[in-house]
Amino acid sequence: MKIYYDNDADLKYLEDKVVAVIGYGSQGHAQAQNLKDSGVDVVVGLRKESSSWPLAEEDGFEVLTTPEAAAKADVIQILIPDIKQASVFKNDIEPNLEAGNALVFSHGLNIHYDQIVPQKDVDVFMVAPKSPGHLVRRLYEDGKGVPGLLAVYQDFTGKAYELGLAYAKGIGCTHAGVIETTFQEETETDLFGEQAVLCGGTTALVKAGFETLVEAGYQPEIAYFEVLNELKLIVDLMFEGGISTMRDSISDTAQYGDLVSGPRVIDEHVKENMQAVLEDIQTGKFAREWILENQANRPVFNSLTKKDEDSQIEAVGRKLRKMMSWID
Ligand SMILES: NC(=O)C1=CN([C@@H]2O[C@H](COP(=O)(O)OP(=O)(O)OC[C@H]3O[C@@H](n4cnc5c(N)ncnc54)[C@H](OP(=O)(O)O)[C@@H]3O)[C@@H](O)[C@H]2O)C=CC1
Ligand SMILES: CC[C@](O)(C(C)=O)C(=O)O
Ligand SMILES: [Mg+2]
Ligand SMILES: [Mg+2]
Repeated sequence: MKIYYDNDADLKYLEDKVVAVIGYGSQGHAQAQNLKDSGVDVVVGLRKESSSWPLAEEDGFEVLTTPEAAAKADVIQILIPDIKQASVFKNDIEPNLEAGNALVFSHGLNIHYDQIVPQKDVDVFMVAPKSPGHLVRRLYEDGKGVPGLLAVYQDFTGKAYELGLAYAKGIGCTHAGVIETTFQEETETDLFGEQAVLCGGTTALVKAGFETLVEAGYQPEIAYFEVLNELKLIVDLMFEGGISTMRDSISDTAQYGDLVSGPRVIDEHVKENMQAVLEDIQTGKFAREWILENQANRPVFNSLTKKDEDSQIEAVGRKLRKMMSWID
């Protein structure tokens, strides 16, 4: 496995090219601004009524409608919500693609599950930052960068890898390291990571810990600090030096509790459940459910989101965070 760094990538492959970043949300604002600061000619594509339009203009971009941006650009990066990409591609981008253009993604869902089937005479690649968009921007501004993945699905021009690495350099990813992957591997591991561990697994673990303490009669504020607030500090240590470094920093009492009680909470059933989640991703069952959920106007998404927004842990957190002046 090779990791690509700044020296492996050359921004010259983006010289004389216009990049259209479609969407100006979490990834869109970050990637567009990083590319611009790297000297790349960027336009932003949005719908006319978009609330992001004035923001992108304030940030100094030429903003065009999506069809206009796609027509003007040589490289078109689609950074709108996954579920909207197929129809925007069909209606606004595909009619404006020219042979030799490049189509770029930051997540492989639409290509991998055949929701977008691009014409054969364009390059198709993915540069996927392994980070939320706002940190893609913040770490670039700090002179760092977030790690990323590069996958090439179609190499019509014979230069898709070079162009992909140049794009990754432009958004700061080669500063931290870029690993080559496939659309299948990125899609399945990204969906699994966010569902089982990073987002779904973590929020379920935190909520279960909070409820266990509160139901046992402990103060909700103490429960919040114990299972949610301090989680960041523990994760920061794991991020910096792995599990061992984190364990070096905690008391030996905590280490012993970690070793003996962790596997009691996350037992073998959890791994079986994770395997079931992964199977639904691999078979396309999750993707089909998510597509149908959107066609039905998101009844499950909306009701589960509201339930959590109204939960006690969120109310306690809102109150406590107001007292934490250091949180921006
Ligand atoms: N969020 C993240 O950190 C990560 C995201 N990704 C991937 O990046 C891609 C973008 O995700 P993310 O940044 O979260 O997306 P966002 O939800 O933040 O995208 C919102 C932007 O898309 C625009 N938009 C929505 N619908 C349309 C439309 N029909 N036509 C044109 N623009 C539209 C919105 O403008 P409007 O005001 O019109 O709604 C807004 O500017 C996805 O593929 C995602 O999987 C990958 C890694 C991390
Ligand atoms: C962890 C969620 C993510 O996969 C990400 C920020 O990388 C996403 O889709 O937003
Ligand atoms: Mg991800
Ligand atoms: Mg994701």
